[in-house]
Amino acid sequence: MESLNQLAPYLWRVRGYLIGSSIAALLVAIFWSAGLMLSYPLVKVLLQGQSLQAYLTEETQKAETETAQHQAEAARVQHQLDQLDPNVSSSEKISLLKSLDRAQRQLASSGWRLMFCTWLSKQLSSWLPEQAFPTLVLLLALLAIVTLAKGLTVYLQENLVGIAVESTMVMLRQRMFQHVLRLDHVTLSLLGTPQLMARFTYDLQQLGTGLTLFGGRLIVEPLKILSVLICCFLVNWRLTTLSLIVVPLGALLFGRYGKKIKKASRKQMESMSRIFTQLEETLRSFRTILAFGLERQRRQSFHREQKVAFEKTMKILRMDALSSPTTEILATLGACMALLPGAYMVLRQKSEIFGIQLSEGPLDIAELALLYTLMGGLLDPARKLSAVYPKFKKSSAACDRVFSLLKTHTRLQQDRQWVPLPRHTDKIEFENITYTHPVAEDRNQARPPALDRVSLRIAFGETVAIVGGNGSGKSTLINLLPRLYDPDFGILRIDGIDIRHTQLALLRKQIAVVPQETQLFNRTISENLRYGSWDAPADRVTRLAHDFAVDSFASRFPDGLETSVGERGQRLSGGQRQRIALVRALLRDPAILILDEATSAIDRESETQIYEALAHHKQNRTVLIVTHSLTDTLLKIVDRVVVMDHGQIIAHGEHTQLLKTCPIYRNLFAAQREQAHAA
Ligand SMILES: Nc1ncnc2c1ncn2[C@@H]1O[C@H](COP(=O)(O)OP(=O)(O)OP(=O)(O)O)[C@@H](O)[C@H]1O
Repeated sequence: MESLNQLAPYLWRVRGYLIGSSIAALLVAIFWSAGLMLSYPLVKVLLQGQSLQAYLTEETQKAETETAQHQAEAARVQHQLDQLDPNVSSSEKISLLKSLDRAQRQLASSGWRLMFCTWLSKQLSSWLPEQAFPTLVLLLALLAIVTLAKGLTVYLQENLVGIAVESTMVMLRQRMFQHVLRLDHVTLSLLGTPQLMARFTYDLQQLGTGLTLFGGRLIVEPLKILSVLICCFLVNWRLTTLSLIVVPLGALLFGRYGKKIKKASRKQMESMSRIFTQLEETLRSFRTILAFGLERQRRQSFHREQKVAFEKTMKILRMDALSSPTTEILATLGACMALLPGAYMVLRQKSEIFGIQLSEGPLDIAELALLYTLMGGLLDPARKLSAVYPKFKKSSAACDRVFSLLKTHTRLQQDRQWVPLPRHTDKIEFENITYTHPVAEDRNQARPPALDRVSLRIAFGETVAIVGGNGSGKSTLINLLPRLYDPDFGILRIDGIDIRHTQLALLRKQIAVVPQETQLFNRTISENLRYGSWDAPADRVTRLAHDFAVDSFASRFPDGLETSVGERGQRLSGGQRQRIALVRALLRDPAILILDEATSAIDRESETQIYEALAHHKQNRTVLIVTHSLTDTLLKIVDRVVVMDHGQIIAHGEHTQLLKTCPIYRNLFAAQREQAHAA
């Protein structure tokens, strides 16, 4: 139920369809029990060859006789009470009062029956057939009409539920997508792409199945049960009550069983997520797997995960398979509780067993047959209900997973009262910054900080190269600027404004990042260039495409700039992708341009061309270049080099000065030159 509460706002929006489907479900239940109730007159006609008119007349007479008897009984008890000696014991008086009360209740009930029978006879007598066979035909025709009406309402109900569920799914998917777009980089990385994909696909599908069951079976079947139970009570409430003894036992069993299924389903979905992870990893690293001949290993590990998922699914299936027989046994037990004494009373023409009154008068065969039919009619919805119960529990586990994603908060705090951030014109200040990357699996393990008390000031218009060994913290440092994450300690200011105090959108509008792994969209080269700057003037696009030699490689394709780049830009080389990313970044006219090993896939000659082109486009912005490749052309355009080691800035200054004063820089530079010569 808690899971359903979370869905309430979404279901509220489709309430019209839900109300419509509930009304249709009620009609289905009414037609269902009406169809079953028709068996009574059918049995009467078949077994006793009675016409409906004769049956109604007999029922009216019976009601008349009973009313007269109860009236006489009530009058007799009342008279006894009137004549009662005032000194009589209170227990005797109470016993008489109880008898009077019973007689009056019986009188009221038979009076109602008499009224109803008289009214029905008056209404129907003119057109009801008098012979048994035409009566049978009429009853069968009525049965056909009721069945048709039930079929139509079932169709309507399922359609309305379908619309409500699909609309809810669309809203939920949209909400999840919006939410994911608002999450920060770290949270998304910790959740992982396959996990997210599993929530959007498998979990949502399970939830949809559950909702369809809820709107369909879980409303219709209980209503059917209720309406048939009402009929059972009308036929014989005492025998019906006897049969309900099994209900608490069923509730206990299914309560426990539901909890187990929910737990098992949660585990199964986690296992499915791991399968998604394996699949995503394998497809993403396909080339590495082939190159290293890791197919067998991947196959085995995928198989292992499949086996786990299989076992978990089987566990659910086993529990699932138990539900129907359990219900059937319980329902049969309940029916026997009512039918055994009923059959005994019919055979012996009695209305009580062991002194306990179980019927108004001696039970007749048609009444028992009706009770039997109705209880048989209870079995079908009960079986269906028990079959959907496990699926419903499974979807409630899926619902929890979907909403746990929606409850994930972004780690980036946004002040409600943010300050505006004008275009950067002054300086960027990193002040005493410390940051440690969070990792999901070893949260409790102490990890060294990626940045350790880093302070750096960069003036507007400066071009700064950030260098250092692998893992020294270069990328971590520059990722703080567009707030991919916030520092654990310390402050980062742009033009004196703490970037946490301004709006994220305002901040990111000023920054363009060209990462090492270029992300292109499955569109044309031209669209990828303009991505995020759709209104950039055409001549500017052309000039930048020319300066960064995008047009030269595009012209080699028949469609030129209109060539589709394929999924993640697979139809282009790494270097071509990086050129597109550079143009895309510059088209945004950023005040701060960050290149994070943006030319790593580009050959030396082209890299030189790119830095020469960049020299013309770096005016009026601050440029930060993370690199391992200190070429002469790069050194010509940078004003300063920052050297990082083990999360700290160990030196910064001009290249020639650093060569003299910083041994680590000297070693880095020498190693890099050696590498260049070897290449
Ligand atoms: N997403 C992450 N989760 C956990 N740890 C990370 C993550 N990204 C980086 N680190 C760790 O932070 C430290 C600094 O990494 P960073 O990527 O900033 O180094 P780098 O100087 O850019 O390295 P490289 O030159 O190899 O790209 C490393 O020890 C790395 O293991």
